[in-house]
Amino acid sequence: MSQRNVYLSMIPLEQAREITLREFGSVTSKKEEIPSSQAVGRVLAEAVMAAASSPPHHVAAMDGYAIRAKETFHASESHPVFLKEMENAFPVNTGQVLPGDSDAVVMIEKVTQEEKGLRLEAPVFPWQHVRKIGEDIVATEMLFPATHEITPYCIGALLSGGVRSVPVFMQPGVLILPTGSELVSAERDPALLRPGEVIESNSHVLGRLAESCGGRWTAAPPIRDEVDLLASQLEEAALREDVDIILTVGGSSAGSHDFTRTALEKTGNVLFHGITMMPGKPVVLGKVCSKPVFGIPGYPVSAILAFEELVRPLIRSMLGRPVIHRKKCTVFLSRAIPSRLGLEEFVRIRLAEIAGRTIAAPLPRGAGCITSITEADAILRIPANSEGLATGAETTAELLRPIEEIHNTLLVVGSHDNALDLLANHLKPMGIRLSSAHVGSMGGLLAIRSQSCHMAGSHLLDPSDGSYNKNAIARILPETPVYRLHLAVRIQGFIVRKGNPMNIRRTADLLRPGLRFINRQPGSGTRILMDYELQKNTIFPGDIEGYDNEETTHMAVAAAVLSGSADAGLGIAAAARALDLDFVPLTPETYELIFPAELMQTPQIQAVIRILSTKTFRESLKALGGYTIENTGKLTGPERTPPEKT
Ligand SMILES: Nc1nc2c(c(=O)[nH]1)N[C@H]1C(S)=C(S)[C@@H](COP(=O)(O)OP(=O)(O)OC[C@H]3O[C@@H](n4cnc5c(N)ncnc54)[C@H](O)[C@@H]3O)O[C@H]1N2
Ligand code: MOO
Repeated sequence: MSQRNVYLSMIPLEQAREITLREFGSVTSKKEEIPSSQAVGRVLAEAVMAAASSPPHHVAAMDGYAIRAKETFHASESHPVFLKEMENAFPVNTGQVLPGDSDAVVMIEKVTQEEKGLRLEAPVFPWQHVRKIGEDIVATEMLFPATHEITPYCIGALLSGGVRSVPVFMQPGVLILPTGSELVSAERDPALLRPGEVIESNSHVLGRLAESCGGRWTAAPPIRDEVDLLASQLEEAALREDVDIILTVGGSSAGSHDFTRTALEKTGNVLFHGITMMPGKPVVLGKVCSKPVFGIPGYPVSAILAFEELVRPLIRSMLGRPVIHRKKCTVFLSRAIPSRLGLEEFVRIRLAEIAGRTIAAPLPRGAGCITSITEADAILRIPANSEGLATGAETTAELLRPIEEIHNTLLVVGSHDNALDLLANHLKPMGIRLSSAHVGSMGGLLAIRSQSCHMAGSHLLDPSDGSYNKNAIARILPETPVYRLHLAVRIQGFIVRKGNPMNIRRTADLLRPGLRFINRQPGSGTRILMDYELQKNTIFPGDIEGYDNEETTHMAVAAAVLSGSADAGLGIAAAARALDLDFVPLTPETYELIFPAELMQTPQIQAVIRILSTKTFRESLKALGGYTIENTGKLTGPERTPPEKT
């Protein structure tokens, strides 16, 4: 049996950071001299003094004439002074060196050319419109101290101050060693992946992150899961002059093929293995030939957070720079977030400004989902000693985007439809970001009730009268006047295997012996539609095999059919198409966007209303296939008027 690791003993993140910085965080002694013009983002290793003054001479600050101020002191409208060009008034342009003993510039508009000379009706003060030598920079003065980070603005000061090259710290060299026999280069055509193969993406993410905090990086090709192979690569890497930090990626946890810790024990020593944070729990830190080796977990979000919490502070510390904390904001939770005691959790959240409050909706927590961080607007840290946060709780989030972007977000919660992606694509150029959470139609209406979204995507059929959404709204939102904005009529049908091998044509076919159905969760519009179909066809649900097996999205239903665990499920054509399955159209249904009347004037909702009425949007929606667009953009309601604001 292969030997498995267990974490040595998990330590808190604070302690892990402390060990990291204490062991490896001293400011680097490696320096180099580089051209000032190339120094953006680099950190000065020494203070830089100006080599020249700027301006280097007294120069004209305006276009006009350089003069001696004292010759104009008695000038007035009634007793103008006349100056002679090239005798005591010399034409100058902005930036030109003042000639002779002139000590002021009179603007061209202030003089008139007359036979007697240049007429001046007001005195000019000494040094008026003159930029004196060293006004901006005086040679020998300090331009920037050591550890200053050079910005594009700084380049201007360096070059004007006569500093053509600067001493900077060498960028800490980060070597990334992805590990895992399943990994294949990101250059590989994804269509040619064999089952079990995984595209190696983490090294690219970590490399760019290293760059963003002042490091330099290279990545080796993926290393097979063999402990000796990893150990020899670690040893070799640690001896390289250009490598200051090593990141192994994957293989840090307890699997039979997770060799990072063993390889570290063979080649150096382990400082810690396991942090009470999630994602990021299995991080290992070791030392090989006095260099830090991080065993970064393979899950993409764990890898990113491990980098942000440990590697970024280390690189900055090596460059003598302080850690920068994310901006914070106060948020209110749209739903409860339970959390495990003993682990500091990093929950990714969406944010939106709804009725004057910033609402936070948690994203899926799986550390394997990169989209849980690309979709995230902020991160909530739930401390290790907390069991979580309750619905409505007020707390502090760390922003991953500028607050302006969050103010311009439209949060749509409810049932998913591909038309929402199309809408998102039309909203983006208008500066509005559509953020959508897929929790089913009922979930969307409940989100409106709790004021935790702008709009709900909903297709709730009332079998008693064939209407959509209206009755569910009356039931769920009796106190909230809402508008219904018609998005489209779409076709629901059976998602079946390619070629429809079981020849499913209508609802009654689901009764065939041996046919396994996959259902949707109660409360979803599709489940209601399914039950309606059964009722219409007088079919008893218990007679359908698999009726009690539920999935929560169209895609999950399609995936069940693809995997062979089910033969048919009700869903939309797009999900069947995404997995190259067949689709048997069954019945049209109305999909609407519901929003509270009090949000009617918000710019995001106004933009949606406008877009839905455009020909371009409607035509692209039609082109998606499976949609009828006759009523797209039609606004209904509210059935009740909003209560007067007091
Ligand atoms: N029995 C236990 N299993 C696991 C534990 C545990 O405590 N006990 N910890 C879990 C946690 S938490 C994490 S996080 C993961 C990560 O562990 P590893 O560092 O060993 O990662 P792998 O198993 O090698 O990979 C996980 C996942 O990520 C993919 N991967 C790996 N490298 C890359 C890469 N460079 N680019 C893209 N994707 C990558 C890999 O294929 C796997 O799918 O372990 C849990 N397990
Ligand atoms: O704690 Mo592991 O790093 O997901 O998710």
